[in-house]
Amino acid sequence: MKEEEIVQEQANINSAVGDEKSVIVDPSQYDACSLKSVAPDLKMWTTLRDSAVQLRMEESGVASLPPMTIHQLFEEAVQKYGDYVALAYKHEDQWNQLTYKQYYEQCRLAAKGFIKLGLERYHGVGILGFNSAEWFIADIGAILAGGFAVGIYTTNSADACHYVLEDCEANIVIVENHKQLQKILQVQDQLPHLKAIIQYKDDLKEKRPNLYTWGELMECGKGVPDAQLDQIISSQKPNQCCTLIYTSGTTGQPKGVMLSHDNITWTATAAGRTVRLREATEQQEIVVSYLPLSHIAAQMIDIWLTMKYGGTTYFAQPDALKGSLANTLKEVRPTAFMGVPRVWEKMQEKMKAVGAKSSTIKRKVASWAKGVGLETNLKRMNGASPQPMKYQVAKKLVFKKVRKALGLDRCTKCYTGAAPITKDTLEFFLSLNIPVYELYGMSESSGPHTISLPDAFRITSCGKVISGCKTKIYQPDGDGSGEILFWGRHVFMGYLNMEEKTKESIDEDGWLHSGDIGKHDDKGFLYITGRIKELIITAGGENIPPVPIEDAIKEQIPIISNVMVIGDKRKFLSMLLTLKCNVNLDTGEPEDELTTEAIEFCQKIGSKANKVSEIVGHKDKLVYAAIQEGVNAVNEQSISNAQKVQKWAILHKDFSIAGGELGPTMKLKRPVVSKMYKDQIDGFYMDAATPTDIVIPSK
Ligand SMILES: Nc1ncnc2c1ncn2[C@@H]1O[C@H](COP(=O)(O)OP(=O)(O)OP(=O)(O)O)[C@@H](O)[C@H]1O
Repeated sequence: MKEEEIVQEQANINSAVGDEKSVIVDPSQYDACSLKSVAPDLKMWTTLRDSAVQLRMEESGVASLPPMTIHQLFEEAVQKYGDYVALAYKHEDQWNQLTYKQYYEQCRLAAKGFIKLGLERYHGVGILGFNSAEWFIADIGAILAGGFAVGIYTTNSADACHYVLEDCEANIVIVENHKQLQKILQVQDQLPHLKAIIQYKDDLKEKRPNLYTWGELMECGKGVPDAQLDQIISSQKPNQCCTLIYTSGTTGQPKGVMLSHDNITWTATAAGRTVRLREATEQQEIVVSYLPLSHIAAQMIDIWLTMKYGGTTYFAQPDALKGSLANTLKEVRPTAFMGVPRVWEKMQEKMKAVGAKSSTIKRKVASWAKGVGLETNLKRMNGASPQPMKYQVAKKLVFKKVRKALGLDRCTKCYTGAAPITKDTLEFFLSLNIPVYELYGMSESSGPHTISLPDAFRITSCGKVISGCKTKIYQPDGDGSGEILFWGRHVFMGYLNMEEKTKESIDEDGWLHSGDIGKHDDKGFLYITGRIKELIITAGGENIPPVPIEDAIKEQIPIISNVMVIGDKRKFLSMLLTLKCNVNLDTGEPEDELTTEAIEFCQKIGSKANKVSEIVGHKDKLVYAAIQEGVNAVNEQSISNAQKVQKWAILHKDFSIAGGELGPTMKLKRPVVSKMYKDQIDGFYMDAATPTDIVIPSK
């Protein structure tokens, strides 16, 4: 490693993390944690399902905390918060609740049910469905029973489900309903390890061998003695795998990220300490579970952080992202809320649309208040604590009402993460006195690696490294930018059965290579500037990260919904653009109608367009000219000619999860888009010798 590489470590937050040297502690020292039997020559990674790894423990500080299993974490939660409400779910319009004690008992019963149905050690329990108490109970039950909890994206096709279930050698699959069941039935014959399918919602439409209801699973569990389960639980070690997170495949085939008990229990503790979560006995945190649980961010927040600190998780309705989330938030009034960037963007679009319909006077007041809010909060961000009179007035007239309307009136922790968010969205919420704090991490880091805090954040930075972990900027350029490497007990065990990929990801010294490019500012805030996996290397050899260009385009041209810059091995940059349009709430498919914001944009430039189809293919010269103007403005800011976008096309349809262009956390699947729009892209480069600003019409 180069000498000038920069290592960034979180200043001591809770204890003497300080400048401790990293030491790989022989796990055999941790008698208390039943690691004694673990061989001392363990590596820091493995690809084998039944193997264990060395933990990256330190001599002091958060990284020195004794490792614990999931069961130990849960037992501790039951002792501390036994009668507190752990889970709340709606049934026939009424909220039902489970205390920590009840939750624990249900997990044990599910675990025994899995054992009875034939779950073998280190085999998967696939869970395919929307967030619910059963999802959590199945996840934890699988772990207690010695298997792996394996969340599957609800948007997966039957083939994609098959890929995951085969890879983890699943013995059991839990499905939400008849629709999800059909996917499994289609591939059941090709899953030799599969022994049982359990449907947790709705009545079974037909009886089949090895198909059970949730009630039947729990009934099965009653027949297994507690001692049998306890024996399995006590044989588990913190440095063994308990969960597989399958990556969503933005860069290729999904990989099974093996997370150990310690990865999860330690990360929940360290992240909670970093954001100064309070235990339920002091003040109970309330969260709403709605993000896909097969993704690590939702699991870490909704299941593990909540368990560690005794919070309550309320379950949103399955149509949360189609609109009902807003009502759930108003009802539940969470104290912490995490949204992927698209969730915040959607909220922003909706608020703008509502604002546009209000009276002139209301709009003027809102606009004034937003100015005050942005100014005050930017000053706060930079360390001042201004509370000018006008801010108090704006708070009373606007900010409080907005928060209440969003159900965020008692939410002190609004977070975004999992993908890049635009400055425009962050500033929009900041101006409404809702700072949205960014966090950054990956499945391979058990979730968070850096976090922003109310007293330590910078707009567009994803914060500072969490307690007990380290960041290294690998091979930084003159600007201090390089690949972001992670160190800490949150670093995953390896990819199941993928040695080459694991070695590409964890280097010989044990650092996790994120594949992201970033740099620190002089205060230690991390900024992500690109992804190596996405880096464009032009035919002329210039390395160009596309994300900053894409963000700049979106910011400059408000009608643009998605951008994909192209140019790898090409002579110049081009891009595909989509317009902001309404989405069919049932199918998630983008529609032809433009959003209110997009229509407003058109009106401002004198266009009468209401639909995408009225614009694409050069039909609306005004919109094309306005976009070209925006592209020119972004090009003027670029640091080299190679970074200028020379050609672009508007696509007839926005990107979506349903369409396959976006992953479940709304990240762009570049290889998919490249394939889908190959003709348009090739068209850009037909006459590549003399790039011009001609625009290729889309389909
Ligand atoms: N705050 C953030 N800002 C920008 N990018 C982020 C942020 N948080 C996460 N990311 C991006 O998400 C990546 C991690 O993605 P994650 O582990 O969730 O995988 P995934 O979405 O399942 O897909 P895949 O691994 O296939 O890309 C990071 O490496 C980074 O590129």
